[in-house]
Amino acid sequence: MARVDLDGNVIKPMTICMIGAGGFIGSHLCEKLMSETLHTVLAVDVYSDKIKHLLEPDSLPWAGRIQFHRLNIKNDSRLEGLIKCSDLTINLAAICTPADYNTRPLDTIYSNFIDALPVVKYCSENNKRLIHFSTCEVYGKTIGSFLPKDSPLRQDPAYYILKEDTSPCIFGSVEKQRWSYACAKQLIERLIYAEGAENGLEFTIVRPFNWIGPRMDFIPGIDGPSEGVPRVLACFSNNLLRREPLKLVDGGESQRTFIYIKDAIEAVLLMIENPARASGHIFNVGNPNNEVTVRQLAEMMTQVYSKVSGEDAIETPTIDVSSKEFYGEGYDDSDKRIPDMTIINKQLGWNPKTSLWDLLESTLTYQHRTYAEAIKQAIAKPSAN
Ligand SMILES: NC(=O)c1ccc[n+]([C@@H]2O[C@H](COP(=O)([O-])OP(=O)(O)OC[C@H]3O[C@@H](n4cnc5c(N)ncnc54)[C@H](O)[C@@H]3O)[C@@H](O)[C@H]2O)c1
Ligand SMILES: O=c1ccn([C@@H]2O[C@H](COP(=O)(O)OP(=O)(O)O[C@H]3OC[C@@H](O)[C@H](O)[C@H]3O)[C@@H](O)[C@H]2O)c(=O)[nH]1
Repeated sequence: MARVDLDGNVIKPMTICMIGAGGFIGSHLCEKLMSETLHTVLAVDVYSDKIKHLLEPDSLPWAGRIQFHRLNIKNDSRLEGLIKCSDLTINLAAICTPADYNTRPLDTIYSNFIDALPVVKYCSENNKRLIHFSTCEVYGKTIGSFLPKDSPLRQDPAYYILKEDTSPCIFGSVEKQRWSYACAKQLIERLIYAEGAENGLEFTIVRPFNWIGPRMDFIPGIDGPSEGVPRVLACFSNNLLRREPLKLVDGGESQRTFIYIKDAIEAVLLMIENPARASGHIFNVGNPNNEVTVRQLAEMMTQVYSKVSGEDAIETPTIDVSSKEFYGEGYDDSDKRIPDMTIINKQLGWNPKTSLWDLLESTLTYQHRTYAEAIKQAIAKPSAN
């Protein structure tokens, strides 16, 4: 049966130039597009490991609908040609791990702003639609975080719910280089919005709120550098796999809402296939029902990992560490991140489904299956690493 959009129109197969297709989100989006649609993907990245299973062998049912183009968008003249021969460009490419924001602020700003500029320009000049990946970090801190600790207003959603069209973007001082990423993402959002207003660029901006699941980042010393610091899901997975305490930065008091990658990808597919409803909008994509402190996340991951691995938790499952020790000078944090869902609900009728427990259960089952044996071997033969 032909696929139809939310308004009942038949969806025509399109060609999508997906930049950053080899990353965590890109790999899930490619998987979805290959298994459920007839769209073609020109997958652009410097790495292809996370989509290897979609590229080979030639007998795959979608062979011919996905092509990998190994290129760095910083300096490759082939980019414009790929955008020109596509109907839609999706830009996911970015440095997006907090450990980099204060330690490699120049790379972070270049990656999130300067390197995204030609993509916006080529889309605008060639009248091509753009879906650009921004971040929930553009909201920075909540208004409530500036109220006295005992103020009852802190319980009032007006002081913490993050809304695309009304919430301000509140960052720390310039010395707090943590905000280099958020600031670069905010400026590229403003540029895209301005291209829409002045030159008619057809755009959608996505603000992901902590999407997590299989293939996120890397496990240090196994499929990434031993000294690397990935995002929290991979940090805690690594600790659990190695039977080390999970490190709680500054007491683990910050709050996050986590969403299962597969729920979030459903929202992106709706944006891809419903341009009339998605264009000109900025969308929060998160799960407001899955809020925890980082400490609660650590406790839940410890319980879930025991269940899926069959191993008892270690005696001291968590330890406290200062942000200066963990991330270095210039780190700062978002206190709380709950997305308002009104706009995406109204435009695309989308809602997240998966509870935090369930998404951790499937993700940690994957982590255990994928890495437990390799970790055992690495621990047995430390010199080989
Ligand atoms: N995962 C989340 O929860 C989350 C949250 C907020 C925002 N985002 C945004 O979503 C996007 C994708 O995030 P992700 O989690 O998949 O990250 P990721 O690091 O797994 O993926 C990014 C991909 O972009 C590629 N890339 C980076 N620079 C490139 C360049 N110059 N040329 C070619 N390829 C390049 C990387 O190799 C990588 O494969 C990013 O823009 C990120 O800021 C993600
Ligand atoms: O081992 C760890 C790792 C992280 N943390 C804490 O866990 C929280 C979440 O950390 P993450 O690494 O997932 O990153 P953040 O949620 O702060 O930022 C992310 O948000 C959205 C995206 O744009 C990016 O992917 C990233 O900036 C932070 O408070 C961090 O300090 C720990 O307590 N221990």
